[in-house]
Amino acid sequence: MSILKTIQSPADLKRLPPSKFPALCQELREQIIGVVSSVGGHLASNLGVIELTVAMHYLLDTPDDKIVWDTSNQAYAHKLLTGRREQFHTLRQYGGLSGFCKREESLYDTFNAGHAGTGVSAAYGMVEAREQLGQKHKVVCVVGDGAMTAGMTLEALHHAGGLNKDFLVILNDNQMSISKNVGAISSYLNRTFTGEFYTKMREETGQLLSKIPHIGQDMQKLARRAEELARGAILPGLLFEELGFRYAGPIDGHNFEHLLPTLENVLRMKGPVLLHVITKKGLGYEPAVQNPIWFHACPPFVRESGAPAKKAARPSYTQIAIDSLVKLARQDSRIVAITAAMCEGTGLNAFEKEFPDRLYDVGIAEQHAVTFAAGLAAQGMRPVVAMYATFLQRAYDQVVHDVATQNLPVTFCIDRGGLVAEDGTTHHGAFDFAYLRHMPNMVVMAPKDENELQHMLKTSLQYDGPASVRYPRGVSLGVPMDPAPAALPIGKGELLRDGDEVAIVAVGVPVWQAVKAAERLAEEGVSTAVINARFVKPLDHDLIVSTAKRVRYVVTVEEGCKMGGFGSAVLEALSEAGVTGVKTKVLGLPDWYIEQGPQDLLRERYGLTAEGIYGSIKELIGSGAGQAVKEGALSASLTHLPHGDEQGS
Ligand SMILES: Cc1ncc(C[n+]2csc(CCOP(=O)(O)OP(=O)(O)O)c2C)c(N)n1
Ligand SMILES: CC(=O)[C@@H](O)[C@H](O)COP(=O)(O)O
Ligand SMILES: [Mg+2]
Repeated sequence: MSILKTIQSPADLKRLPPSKFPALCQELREQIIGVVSSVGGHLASNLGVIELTVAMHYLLDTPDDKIVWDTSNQAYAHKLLTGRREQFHTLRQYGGLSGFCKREESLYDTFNAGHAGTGVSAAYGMVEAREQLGQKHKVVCVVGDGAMTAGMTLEALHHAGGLNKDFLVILNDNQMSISKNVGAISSYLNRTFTGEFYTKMREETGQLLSKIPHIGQDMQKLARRAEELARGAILPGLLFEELGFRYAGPIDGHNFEHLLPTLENVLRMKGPVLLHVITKKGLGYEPAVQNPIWFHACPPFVRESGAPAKKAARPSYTQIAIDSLVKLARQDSRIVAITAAMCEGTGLNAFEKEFPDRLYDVGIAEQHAVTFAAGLAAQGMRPVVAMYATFLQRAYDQVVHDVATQNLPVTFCIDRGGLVAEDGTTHHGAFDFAYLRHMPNMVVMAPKDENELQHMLKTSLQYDGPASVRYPRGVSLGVPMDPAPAALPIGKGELLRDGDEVAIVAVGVPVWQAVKAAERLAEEGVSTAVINARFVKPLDHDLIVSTAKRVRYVVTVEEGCKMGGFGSAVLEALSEAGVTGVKTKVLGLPDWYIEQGPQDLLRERYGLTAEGIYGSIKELIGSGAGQAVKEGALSASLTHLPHGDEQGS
């Protein structure tokens, strides 16, 4: 008899005797492994917090009590215990459950996330709201050891620790970010007692002492200091205690005999408390224990072996970008690379392999990453910041204030530009063209294919100022590659085909879709030009304006938000040049947050496929314009999408 099936909400969990929890956890693991093996997802982090999730929902009164999951990629067991078991198979699918917490999805999801390091701030906002509103519930934030090093988390601890309100932060320490956690705080956390005697003694003494309010806490702190002196070591708790948090732990996050009494105890404590829980990523699925990095955010896999269900047909854009970077770095020792805890995702592990001393993983610290790069550039280095478009949002001011205003030669390799698929709203790279193109000095490029990508990297590294190259998630097109990267003329687009009725001005991955749409239109007698803009900034005014003057319709295409993006830039150029008498249309992402779903499906939905572009142009010119435009299905070649759903990850 399944225990999980009897749990419709945490109220059912509370009726279970704790002796059944290990069996329940086993079922939760089975369910999570089964679904993630078929749809992909954040397996390793989720398998590591199952016991903690059960213990929290058992002891708290959710949804009145609030649990905030930092990043929230580890909330699958939480979803399964809070009434979403039957929809769980739809995880990360179009129209299905989100892979992250979503307030729209459940009352138990108290705060939306996807980016790391927001949890403690949000939860502390809830603490203060509770105080302002005279409410009584508990607020608990679960934050990983990786996210603990994010600037926002430290800012939030600094704030909360000074105000002494009841607040529990649970540090879920699995010693891993996506890769091995890095930096001084991570080393500090790892300096725990290793001797069993001391560990046990500290836990038991700590639990006993902490039952005595106030006096107990001070004695506990004193006892810790005495221990520290005796052993010449620094305890992980002291950092938090100095910040105003009472520290408990570290405890074994997979052992209910530790978890339940300690959690119960810390939930009774007054003021800000930090409970340090040690867990193991991937626990319960050996391939994930062995390779937690691959299983952090994995595509579908074969359950028995843990091997990927599908092999990528071609290298990803990410791989091509970093291969090109490696080639360029061989010729220029000033080139160094920076990642904010995304060494694998950005492909920089390949760079690290060849240049271990020229790779900086700064942890989840995008803002620092960018200003750090600016510092390097100010002293004559050629830093490359490789970052997902969505995460660079966090460092907007650093790009403006520290890089662009000083015109420093920092290259931004902006990965995951455009639609990213299953991670959805929080992760689509929708805004980067818009948030970069208005910065004076900034060069903004997006290649139409992987060959152009290598040339853009070279262009960027040769340019004596800030420049970005933006490319999508997923496999490349398989176009022939030139033997070596070569710099492109800055601000020059290319006319891929000429025409005198319609001009499609596209940038990035939709360019080849635009060409296919144009071919179809031309077959039907609508003479259609296609410009590959290459540069969102500086825009090739001459080419765009002169072409626009020859046609009746100008259509722009980009995989980014329409508002303030590339299309807006083209319209500004036409306006500045006084071009009148052309009808225009901007194709791109609308003014709402884009949902999760396969890239192809989303591209179709937002009209960014060849068929979508063709359809929009037909609509624009109307049935009367271009005599030979006919209704009808598109040819097979038109519907073939160069971007399959194969992911290079
Ligand atoms: C601002 C930001 N940068 C990078 C990421 C990518 N990312 C997602 S989870 C993760 C690691 C988080 O590590 P940790 O907080 O320890 O959680 P764990 O997965 O180990 O439970 C990273 C770097 C992100 N989501 N947000
Ligand atoms: C939660 C998070 O931010 C990352 O784990 C992200 O989901 C990884 O995305 P990719 O699979 O595109 O590397
Ligand atoms: Mg971790």
